[in-house]
Amino acid sequence: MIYTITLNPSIDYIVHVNELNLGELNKMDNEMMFAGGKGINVSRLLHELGYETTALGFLGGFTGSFIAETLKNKGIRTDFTPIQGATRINIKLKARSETEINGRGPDIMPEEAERLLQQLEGVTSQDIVIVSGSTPPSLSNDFQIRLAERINRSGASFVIDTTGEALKSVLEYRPLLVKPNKNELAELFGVTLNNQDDVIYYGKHLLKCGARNAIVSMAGEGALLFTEEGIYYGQAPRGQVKNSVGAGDSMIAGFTGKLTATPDMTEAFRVSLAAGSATAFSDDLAKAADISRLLDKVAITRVSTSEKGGK
Ligand SMILES: Nc1ncnc2c1ncn2[C@@H]1O[C@H](COP(=O)(O)OP(=O)(O)OP(=O)(O)O)[C@@H](O)[C@H]1O
Ligand SMILES: O=P(O)(O)OC[C@@]1(O)O[C@H](CO)[C@@H](O)[C@@H]1O
Repeated sequence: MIYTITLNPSIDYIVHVNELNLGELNKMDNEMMFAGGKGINVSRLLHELGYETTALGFLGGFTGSFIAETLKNKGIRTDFTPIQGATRINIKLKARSETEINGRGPDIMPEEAERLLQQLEGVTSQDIVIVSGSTPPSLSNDFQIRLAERINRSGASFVIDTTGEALKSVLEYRPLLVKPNKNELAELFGVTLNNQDDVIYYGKHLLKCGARNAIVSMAGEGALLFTEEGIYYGQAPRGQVKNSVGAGDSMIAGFTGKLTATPDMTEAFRVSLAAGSATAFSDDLAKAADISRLLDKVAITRVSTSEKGGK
């Protein structure tokens, strides 16, 4: 079973306006609402690809009910932790460029946080647990560490997709995969990444700090995979971007799902890139058929030693 944990789910409210005029009345051309939050997106895509998944996380209020109902209608297994607060709504504004306004998230009571940790009791060494997204501000800073400890104790593999200090603090727990995008990698180490050599240098650093594998995604420029055995560059297929929200989550789902079927990291990386791009080219998350169509358009090359960055 692949469990996902979304500590801060969201309804993603996608709004299209032809021309955005700040400070004036703007009329929407169309709007869509999706059950979102990074781990939930991962579960949605895993389910689409036919993998067994259960979505966990905090849900509350009418917004939480919308998410629970939507996932139920799609046949996705869930085991959410109910909370008193209301799940946030994140606005994704599509005009000439994409603007995101994400909520901070509801308050989580200490007993609600404990309940979520208890829900991990049934996780076994056969499972993978993916912890994705931001942490609501009311949760103590060490919550991600407590999660990592709990998952490691169960013997399950864990994958984490978060940012900043929360990410830094769990690297020593040897995650199977971390997937910062290029900006998040720069922020993590407090540096500016000027070229691919810089990305490679700091990507390698993720492994030195404890990650077993890392993918650094670079939107339309593709991604780099760092494994103990080598570094690979994957070129993203070209296409018309409709909504890149969830592209990174699709990568994680594609990679992790494929790894349950093959030990070949580069094959998992290929699916990961195809899934990310197929989502970027869709209004919602990608469909399995779109991902399959893109698979042979993903070019993967091994990065030779001389290109591995030498800071
Ligand atoms: N413009 C694009 N063209 C082709 N593929 C894209 C494009 N944008 C994203 N992708 C695909 O999606 C992957 C992840 O994109 P990105 O680096 O934007 O992740 P992210 O910042 O984690 O995304 P998000 O937070 O929106 O889920 C890329 O590696 C690529 O495969
Ligand atoms: O605030 P976080 O948790 O970092 O990101 C939340 C979010 O932007 O991430 C997903 C896309 O990756 C969206 O479904 C959601 O709105």
